[in-house]
Amino acid sequence: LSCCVGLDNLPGPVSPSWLAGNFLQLFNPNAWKFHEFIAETYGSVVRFHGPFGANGLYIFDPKAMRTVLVTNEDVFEENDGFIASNLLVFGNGLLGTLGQHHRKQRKMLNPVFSAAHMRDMVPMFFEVSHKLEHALRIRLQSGPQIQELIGQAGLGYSFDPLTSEESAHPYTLSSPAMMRMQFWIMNVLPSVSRIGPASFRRCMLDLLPWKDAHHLRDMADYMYSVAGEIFESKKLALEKGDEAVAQQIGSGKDLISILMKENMKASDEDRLEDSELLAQMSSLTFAAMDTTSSAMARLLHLLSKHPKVQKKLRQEIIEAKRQKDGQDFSHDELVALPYLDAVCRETLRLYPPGSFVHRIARQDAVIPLSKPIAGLDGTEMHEIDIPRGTIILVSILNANRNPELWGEDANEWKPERWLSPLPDALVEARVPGIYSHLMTFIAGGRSCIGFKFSQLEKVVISLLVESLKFSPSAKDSEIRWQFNGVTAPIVGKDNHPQLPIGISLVD
Ligand code: HEM
Repeated sequence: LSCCVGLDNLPGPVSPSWLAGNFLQLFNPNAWKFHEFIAETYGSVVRFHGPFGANGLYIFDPKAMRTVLVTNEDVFEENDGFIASNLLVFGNGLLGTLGQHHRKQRKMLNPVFSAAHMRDMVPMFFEVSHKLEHALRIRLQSGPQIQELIGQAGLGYSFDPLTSEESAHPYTLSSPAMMRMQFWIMNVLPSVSRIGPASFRRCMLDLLPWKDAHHLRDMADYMYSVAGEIFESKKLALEKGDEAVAQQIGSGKDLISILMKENMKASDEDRLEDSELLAQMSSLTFAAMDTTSSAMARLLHLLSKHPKVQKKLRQEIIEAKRQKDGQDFSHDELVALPYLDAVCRETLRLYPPGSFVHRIARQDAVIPLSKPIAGLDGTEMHEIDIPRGTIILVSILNANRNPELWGEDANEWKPERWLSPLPDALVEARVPGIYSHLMTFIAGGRSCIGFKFSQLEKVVISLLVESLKFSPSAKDSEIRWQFNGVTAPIVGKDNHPQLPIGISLVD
């Protein structure tokens, strides 16, 4: 009984319906205002209502986040491992292995993302980015359609379509359909995924007239088939030897080739099955693609609206490049550019691509708080008792925008804040995030493995800003950033991500 009293005594929004609780308010493409409302009205530890009368706890208190994501992470598990694991339900199953054998897979994956490998990848990033910049230059000479290109480049499957007329592939994590699926993914699919064999579930799914689920199924199928093709070609190249690997895209320095090589060297006990490697490819694509695209698109959009920041950034890049006689930067030179770093950090702070993560309490638990809060009955609460089954939402968005830690200007985009010491309150709060006091890549054993990889966006940004100027397009007022699983820009009523931006050549 005492467990439930703690949660019930917490302030929070009323439930509009028993069936959905606050879920439809929390998860919809325009949920920004509701999340802002929660933080402003109730603070950093809030009770909300889940579907079917379930209990929900909404947090961005640093100590509470640390308990859930780091110190007691085994108690507060993801529903079924990484979100992709829920795709198990759809029968091709492979995406789920990260969830099922998480520790073993992380052990194998961690070295793949080492600083040394990230360094090695920089020339490949430059090669692709030069292609992009070149394609943009060519298209700039042929009229206004250029404004659509960044959207495709930033949000598409690969930069290569820029050189042809092919458009971005249609399946994305950042779609409103995926947002709607959150409801089912969190509450219903984990149980459904245990019914019968995968082939049976697949058959049932095909028969169900359910558009969103079919969208998700098609996305899983598409990724599975692409991953399969790449996997087979890499396997063949590895079997043939070094020369064949060198001929591959990325010359064997890409994540998957590294993973496959590491795996060959691993002990029997640690080695992953082929099916698990294939699963990693889908999981990595799934986790990396829309997040990084969203971050880069947001950054370019912000630069188009802040010409002074853009100019200062360009000056920094041009000056540093001059000192290198125009040669591409090395990894270390690139990450040492202070203003570029400040612009990237500030964008990832104020506009994290993912606004939240969710967990489920596997058992009754106690969550300590950084500072006491007033319960509904007036008592001072230093910790919250929560019952097993409580859904926990960690608000990345509100953690990164907390004015008590970041100061009164927390809601403003100010890259300059990173050039002076950060507020004492922030440093003392010990926000558990793995990167720069931010929750953008979360914390603990399930924190983003690709966060250093995502920093390589600097390669693309530095090249583009050096030679192209960005300005708001005529359609700028129609751009809306959807909340979604991963934030994405749309124009008007078209839900397909796109971001029109004006581009011209630097004088
Ligand atoms: C700006 C870009 C990125 C952001 C903001 C981001 C953010 C996140 C977040 C918040 C999570 C935790 C998800 C959860 O627990 O529900 C996560 C997990 C993950 N991310 Fe990223 N990510 C980014 C880029 C990448 C890249 C580039 C890769 C790979 C190349 C990647 C691979 C992963 C993987 C594999 C996981 C699951 C980790 C696990 O469960 O052990 N991410 N990411």
